[in-house]
Amino acid sequence: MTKSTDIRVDTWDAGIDFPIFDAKTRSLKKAVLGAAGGVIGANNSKTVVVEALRDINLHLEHGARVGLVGHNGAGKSTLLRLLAGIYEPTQGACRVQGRVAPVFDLGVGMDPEISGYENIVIRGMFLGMSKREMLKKTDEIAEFSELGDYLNMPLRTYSTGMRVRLALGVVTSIDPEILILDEGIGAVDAEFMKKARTRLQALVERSGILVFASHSNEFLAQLCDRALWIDHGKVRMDGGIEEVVGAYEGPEAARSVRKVLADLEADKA
Ligand SMILES: Nc1ncnc2c1ncn2[C@@H]1O[C@H](COP(=O)(O)OP(=O)(O)OP(=O)(O)O)[C@@H](O)[C@H]1O
Repeated sequence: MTKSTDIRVDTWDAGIDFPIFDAKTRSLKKAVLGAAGGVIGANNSKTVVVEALRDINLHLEHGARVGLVGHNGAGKSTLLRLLAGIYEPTQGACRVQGRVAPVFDLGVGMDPEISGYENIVIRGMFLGMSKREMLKKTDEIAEFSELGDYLNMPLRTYSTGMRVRLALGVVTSIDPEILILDEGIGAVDAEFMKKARTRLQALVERSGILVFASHSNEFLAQLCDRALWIDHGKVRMDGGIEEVVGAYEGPEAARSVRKVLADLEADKA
C-alpha cells in the first residue's frame, strides 16, 4: 500500500499524438475542424497525426474527485489512459504514484469458459487485488449480483445483463488507490442500478483519487466535486462540477446538477 499522502498523479505539459500511417493526406488537407474529434495535423515526416491531447497540466492528490466532460473525441478516454499509465505521453511528462484500477470496460478480463465464481477472482486480480483478497470478497459479491447458482455455471451461459451484474459486483468491491472510470456502466435494469450506485458511491469514498469520464451529468454530480471540460484535446475549463457543466451544456444542465447535489445533501441530513 502507498501512504495516502504519497498517492498522486501529475502531468507536465503532457500531450499525445496518434500517428496514422494509412490516412489520405490529400483529402485531409481540406478538412475543417469539426466539433467532434481531436485536431488532425501532420508531423515533421509528413505523417498524419491525430493530436488527441495537448498541454495537460494536472496535479491530483489523495481525495481528488474529478469528472471529465466534453464532446465525442475530445480526448477524455485518452486522458484517462494517460493517467492510468496505459499510454505514455508523446510530449511532456506524466507520473502516477499509487495502485491504479482502470475500469474502461466492465467485461474486460472476464473469461467465458470459467464459472462466475472463478471470474470474480480473475477480474479482481486484473484490477490490482490479490487472489486472497478476492476470495474474502466472493460471498458479498455473490450476494450483490443475485445470480445464485448461476455463479457455478460458465460465464458464456449468462445474459448481457447478468454479466454486467457480476462485473459491477467485482468492480465495486475493490479497494483502489487511484480509480480511473470510463462510462459505459449501465446495461442493467433500473432497480439493480440503484443498488449498484450505492456501492459505486462507497467505492469512490474509499478510493484515493477518482477520475471519471461520463456524458451523464447526474452521475458526475453524484461522484465528483470537480470537473474538467476537455475540448479538442485541451483543458478548456477546470472548476466546480456545476460551474463546468453549466459552461459546457448550459443553465438547464447546471440546474440538474444542482438538484442532484441538493438531493445528496438531503440524504446525508
Ligand atoms: N488508438 C487511436 N488511434 C488513433 N486515433 C485515436 C485513437 N484513440 C483515440 N484517437 C483519437 O483521439 C481523439 C480523442 O479520442 P478519445 O477517445 O480520447 O475521445 P473521448 O473524449 O473519449 O470521446 P467519446 O466521448 O466519444 O468517448 C479522437 O480524435 C480520436 O479519433
